[in-house]
This record gives sequence, C-alpha cells and structure tokens, in this order.
Amino acid sequence: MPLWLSRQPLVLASKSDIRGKILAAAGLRFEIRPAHIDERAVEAEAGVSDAAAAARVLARAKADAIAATVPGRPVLGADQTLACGDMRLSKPVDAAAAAEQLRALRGRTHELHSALALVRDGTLLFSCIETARLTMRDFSDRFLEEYLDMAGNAALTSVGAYQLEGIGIHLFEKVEGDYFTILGLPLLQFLEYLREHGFVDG
Ligand SMILES: Nc1nc2c(ncn2[C@@H]2O[C@H](COP(=O)(O)OP(=O)(O)OP(=O)(O)O)[C@@H](O)[C@H]2O)c(=O)[nH]1
Repeated sequence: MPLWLSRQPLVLASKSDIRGKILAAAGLRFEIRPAHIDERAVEAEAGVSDAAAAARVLARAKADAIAATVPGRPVLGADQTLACGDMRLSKPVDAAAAAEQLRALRGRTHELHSALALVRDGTLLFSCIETARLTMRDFSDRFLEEYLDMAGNAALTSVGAYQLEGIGIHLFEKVEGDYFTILGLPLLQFLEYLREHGFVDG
C-alpha cells in the first residue's frame, strides 16, 4: 500500500469531506487545515475570466494560504468550478437555489473543472487541472422534487448540487471524464507526481 513516505504527512487545505476520503482511501497520510479565503476577491484580483482559470487560481490561493502557516510542509489546495455555456455555478446556498441550478442544468451538458496545487514555502511544486463533461437528463419537476428531498443538505455541499457517487447518478444520461475529477480531486495526476518525486513508492 503506497504510503506518504516523507517525515511529515501532507497538509490538505480543504474542508471538502470527499477530498479527504479520496486521499485516505488511497493510503495517503495527511492533516486537514481548511483554507478560508475570499474566493471572489481572489478571482477579481487575478482577473480570471473562465471557469478553468478560476479553479487553477483558487487551488493555488488555498495552498498558498495554508503553506504560509506550516513552513517546510507540502500543502495541497484544490478547487472545482462548474460551467454550462456562459453560466458559472457555485455551491447552492439553500434547497431553492439547488432546485434552480438543477433546472438550469437539466437536458444540457456542463463541465466540471478540478484543479490542484501543491505548494511548499511559497514554491509551486505541482499543479494540474482536469475537466469532465456531464450531460443531465431532462428530468421532470416531480423527479427533481423527490431528488432534493432525498439528497437533503448534501446537495448544498457540491458545486453542481449532486454527489455522482450517490443518488446524484440518477440525474445523468452521460458522463465523460475521470471519476476523481468529478468528485473534485484529480487523484491519478497527483499520484503520478508523488511517485515521480519519491513521496510514495513507484
Ligand atoms: N461527494 C461529491 N462531492 C462533489 C461532487 N462534485 C463536486 N463535489 C464537491 O463540490 C465541492 C466544490 O467546491 P470547492 O470550492 O472546490 O471546495 P469546498 O467544498 O468549498 O472546499 P474547499 O476545498 O475547502 O474550498 C468540493 O468539495 C467537491 O468535492 C461529487 O460528485 N461528489
């Protein structure tokens, strides 16, 4: 089982439950220190326009914020954005917003952009961004109401108001892209970096 071989475990700068579960399931030891940044302010300062660039900038900003507090430690930041045509969506604030978002996405294809940044002492060690394309069924209002009743608050923790690995799968007719990218952490690319740099057994 590949283990995090360095003296000190990785720091994950994320409050995302699923990101922690993904790293733990892969046998990586890590410590969680969520980054509390003003995402809109970071985007404005960086002057990013598209969703993919925003994910990359935000992942780096989260990693930088925590790396500054743990000298010498590698810190992983992550961010995921959702785009559908000209529309950019974020995590819904309540059930009504989740319903509105899903009505806007049904019958259409949207993109999830998942970015990672690994930073130590202000130096970017690794970054990647991966995109997945998901096509939602044109489900009925009745189905949507039942889905949100079953999903409950979990729908508010994801940028698309769904967990693909859960009942969210019922929303889709087609999914193109890497499973871990959809969940918010492009694991295969990260593991390749860890192997190439001796952090885990190759
Ligand atoms: N479980 C699950 N989570 C998903 C899925 N799609 C998106 N997400 C989550 O949606 C969230 C996207 O918001 P982000 O701003 O990237 O991350 P966050 O949850 O706010 O956490 P931070 O990294 O602390 O910013 C992440 O937690 C993703 O893991 C999915 O299909 N399943």
